[in-house]
Amino acid sequence: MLESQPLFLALDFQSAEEALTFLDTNHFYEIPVKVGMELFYREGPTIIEALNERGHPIFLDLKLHDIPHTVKQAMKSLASLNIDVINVHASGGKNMMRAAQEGLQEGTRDGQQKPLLLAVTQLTSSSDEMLHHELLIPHHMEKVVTHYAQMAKEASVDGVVCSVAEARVIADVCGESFYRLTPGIRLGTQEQQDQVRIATPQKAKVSGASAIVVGRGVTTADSPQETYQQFEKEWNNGYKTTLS
Ligand SMILES: O=C(O)c1cc(=O)[nH]c(=O)n1[C@@H]1O[C@H](COP(=O)(O)O)[C@@H](O)[C@H]1O
Repeated sequence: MLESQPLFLALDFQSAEEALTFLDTNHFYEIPVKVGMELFYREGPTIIEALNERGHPIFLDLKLHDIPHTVKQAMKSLASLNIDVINVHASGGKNMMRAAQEGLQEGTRDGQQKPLLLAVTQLTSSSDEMLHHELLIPHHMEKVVTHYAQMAKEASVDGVVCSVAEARVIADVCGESFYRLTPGIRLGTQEQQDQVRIATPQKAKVSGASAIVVGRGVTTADSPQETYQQFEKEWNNGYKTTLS
C-alpha cells in the first residue's frame, strides 16, 4: 500500500476540529496524513479513529525515545490503534529499537497489519554545526545518519526518517526495500523556516526517497489543494526524470 502513497500531509494543528475542518474545506479525501505530538497529545486515539473513518492512511509521529521496556510497552498499546506507520528516535539505541518492534508485533491484533516502524536518524532541523558543538558528535551528518540507519536495520526496524541529502546513500547501504521517509520538503519558492536540510519534491524523488512529509508548505498556503497538487506533480516529474 505505501509504495503508491508518496506524500504524507502533516496535520500539525492544535485540535481535531481544526485538522478535520482543514481537510474538509480543502477537499482532502483519503490522502495519507501524519499525526504528530501537537495533535495527538491534545486529542489522543479519538483523532486516529476520526481519520480512520474518513479512510486516511496514518503515520503516527510520536518519536518515542526511552528505556527499552517502556518503549516496548508503549508500542504494544499504540499497535492497537489502526495506524500504518510509527516512529522512534534511532539515538535510543539498538536495544530500544528492537524492543519497539517487539512491542508492535505483540500489540498488533490478529488480522491487522503491523504498522511500519521507522527510526528518526537526525532531525531535518539539525545541522553539522549543531552535531559538533551542541551534541559533541565529531562526525559529519552523512556518516552519523548512515550509521544510525545501519543500526536501525540491524535492530529489525523497517526504515528511517532522514533528509533528502542522505536518502541515496542509505538505499545503497541498507538496500532499496529499507523505507526512507523524508521531511523538510519545500517548493523552490517557499521559506525554509526552522528546517535546515531541505529539498524540493523532485529532488527527493530523484535522490531515492520512498516518500515525503509535507506540512506548512501546504497547510499555510493560500490555496492548499492547488499547492498539494503542485507537490505531487513535482514528485511525479522527478519519477520521470529518474527513469529517463
Ligand atoms: O518524523 C518526522 O516526521 C520529522 C522528522 C524530521 O527529521 N523532521 C521533521 O520535520 N519531521 C516532521 O515533519 C513535519 C515537517 O513539517 P514542515 O516543516 O511544516 O513541512 C513536522 O511535522 C515534523 O515534526
